[in-house]
Amino acid sequence: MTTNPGPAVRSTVHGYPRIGPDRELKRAEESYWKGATTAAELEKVASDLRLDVYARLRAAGIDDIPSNTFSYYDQVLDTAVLFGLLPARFEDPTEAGDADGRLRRYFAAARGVQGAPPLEMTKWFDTNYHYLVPELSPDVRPRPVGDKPVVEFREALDAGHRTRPVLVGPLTFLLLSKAADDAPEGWSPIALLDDLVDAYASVLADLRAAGAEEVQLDEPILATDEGRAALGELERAYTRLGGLDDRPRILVSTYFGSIGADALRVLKESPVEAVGLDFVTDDEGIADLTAVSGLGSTRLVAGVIEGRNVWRADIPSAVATLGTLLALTDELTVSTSCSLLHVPIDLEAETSQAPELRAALAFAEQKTREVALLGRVLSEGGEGEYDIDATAPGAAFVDARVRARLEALGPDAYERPEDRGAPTDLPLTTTTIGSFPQTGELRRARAAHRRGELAEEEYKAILRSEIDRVIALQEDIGLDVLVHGEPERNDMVQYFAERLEGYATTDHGWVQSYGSRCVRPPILFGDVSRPAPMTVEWITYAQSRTAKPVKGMLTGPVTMLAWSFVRTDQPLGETARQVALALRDEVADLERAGIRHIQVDEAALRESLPLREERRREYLDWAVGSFRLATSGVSPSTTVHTHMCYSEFGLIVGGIEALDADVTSVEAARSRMELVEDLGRRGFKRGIGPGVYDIHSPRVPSVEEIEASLRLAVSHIDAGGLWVNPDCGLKTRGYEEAEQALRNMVEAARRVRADLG
Ligand code: MET
Ligand SMILES: [Zn+2]
Repeated sequence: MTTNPGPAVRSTVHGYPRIGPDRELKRAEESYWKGATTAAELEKVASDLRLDVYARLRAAGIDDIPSNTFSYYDQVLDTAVLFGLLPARFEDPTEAGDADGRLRRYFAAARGVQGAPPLEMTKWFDTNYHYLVPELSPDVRPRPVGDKPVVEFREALDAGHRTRPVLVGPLTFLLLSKAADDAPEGWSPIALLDDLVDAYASVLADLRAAGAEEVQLDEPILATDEGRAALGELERAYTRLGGLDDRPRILVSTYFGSIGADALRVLKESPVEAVGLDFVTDDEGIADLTAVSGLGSTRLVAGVIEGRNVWRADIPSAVATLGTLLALTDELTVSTSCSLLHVPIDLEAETSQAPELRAALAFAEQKTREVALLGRVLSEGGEGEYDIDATAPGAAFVDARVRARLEALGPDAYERPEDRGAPTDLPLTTTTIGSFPQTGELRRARAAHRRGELAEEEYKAILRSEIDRVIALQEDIGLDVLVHGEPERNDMVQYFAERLEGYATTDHGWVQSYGSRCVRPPILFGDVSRPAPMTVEWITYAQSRTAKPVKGMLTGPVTMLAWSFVRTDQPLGETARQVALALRDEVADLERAGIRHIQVDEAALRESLPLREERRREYLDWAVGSFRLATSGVSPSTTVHTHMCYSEFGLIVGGIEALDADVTSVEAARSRMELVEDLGRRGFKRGIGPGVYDIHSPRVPSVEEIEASLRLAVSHIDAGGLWVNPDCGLKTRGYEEAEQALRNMVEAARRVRADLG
């Protein structure tokens, strides 16, 4: 096989979904975790999926195919493993060094095992994908111990594809890592850069020896302020890697926004052969290129097809952009704006969308065809085979009534009175975040109901008995503020999307969220309104079963947008206000039905924060405004809760305070309560519930462990405003572990309360 001299303009993608068209990887992994299948069986499924992706890309007409975009869990974890950077707590001396032993250790780092909590998990930039945060310290020595990129390269080569292996770049890897607990104060992982770059050099040599002609090093960190500021490190890393004799060509790929002229100049002047830029997320890419007088002989990989939203491309406008770019570089490759990891695989699998909507959509498969088409159009001219008139929906989905209502709102629609009394008279009030475990029986009932095989009344009876059980369990455990458990919801966004006008859902549009967990983000395509109450029936039923307060449970506007594919024909803030208005009606109905605690989850507030500071104010303005529009209609005595599943509060603490919720529950367990110290220092004035244990892990925390977290919390935060809760909903857990963990949590709260006198 030799490299095709090929057309002047080539086509590629940064990456492709790895879970399989039917979530094959999820099923194979979960069965392996249960012990039902062997490592070899799991590896076979993975290998088939990889080969299927190469074949799909080839069939779509993509010239340059990436590899090593597959992962059993996460590409950052893969990179840590590749360079021998897993913490020692995952080392099991009894474990064999064979495939099974290696996989077990890998999954232990991802998911935790008794005695060894997993790596922290956090959002990958501003997406809904989660990566595992490597823990590094000055005494670790990055060395090339793994062979995954080489093995996957060879596997592809054997199948006839000379691929471009993709690795997380050294700068991004280190800036996304954190200092281990035992690292000296003030030390940061970037100090390992030179050693790590040496380890990359050795992997590049191995890839070259295996026959790789080009590698892709992903440096999305350059789209953030932190990455943009690391110019010296960028220069050092790529001067060193580019200067190696024994290496494939290097493509440094950036995405999730422009990188600025300074970083671009460093890359242009470094000895790397190609640079990937995103021309979709913002419109600064061309100005950056112009500022450095073009890339000259450095190949430009131009991300002009949106990689993380589902709208069909505007082909004529992409052609125009590429035309401009042709003048700014000698060699051009057309690509997606980022990996296609963030979109569903194939629109063809969908059957239920209205034709006008469907005509506006493109999933991964369709996007690869758009990229290939652009490559052909630029190389050969003509765009005949493509319906170039199809673009994102616009005027057809306008609802004048919604617009008029929003227009008529005054400033008082966003305000609650400052003085509204304490939500409860208890210190350390115990509660949960909303969802309870979802049994197989419940999932089957929901699926049968969805297929029309289970009658409405029977289905409702099942939900009511589930609520009975969850309420009884919470009373038995001794929790203070109860929840109905969300048995009617498959997903906290999808449930509402299905009940709101302006939203469509998909049947197979799965996207990886973390590990084997996938979600089906709905599609927000038009003006949003609420035809009927969405949750009142279930919350009031739950409240009728107990004398304790039950929290109503809604998903907030920012999260409704963040976990959906959202229209791009109007500002996000406008779309968020429409969602907020619909939620405000729901909040009013809940309150009217006697519900005294209402939680509006804004799990995505932090992850939606623009990567660059200069764009954050505008975002926080509409994010805060829409939350307040949704919640400020209630009486002063109703307690408004919100929940966020992350703990890097620093950047948005002002925003969170501005939401003006009475109680905010946040994740803290996995980041070891760093947050409480932070909040203590700031003097957060309303209620706060720092999660006391990690629900992402099957591990049951002991009473002592939770007690220690709570004692730490009360040493920083006034106990009256402190709430006790897990760090997120329980729906991904089983009853056995959830129940035990909650019992331990309530016992820990009792012990600490007793000492408060
Ligand atoms: N109320 C939701 C739940 O408990 C909040 C989840 S945040 C991802 O599942
Ligand atoms: Zn959460």
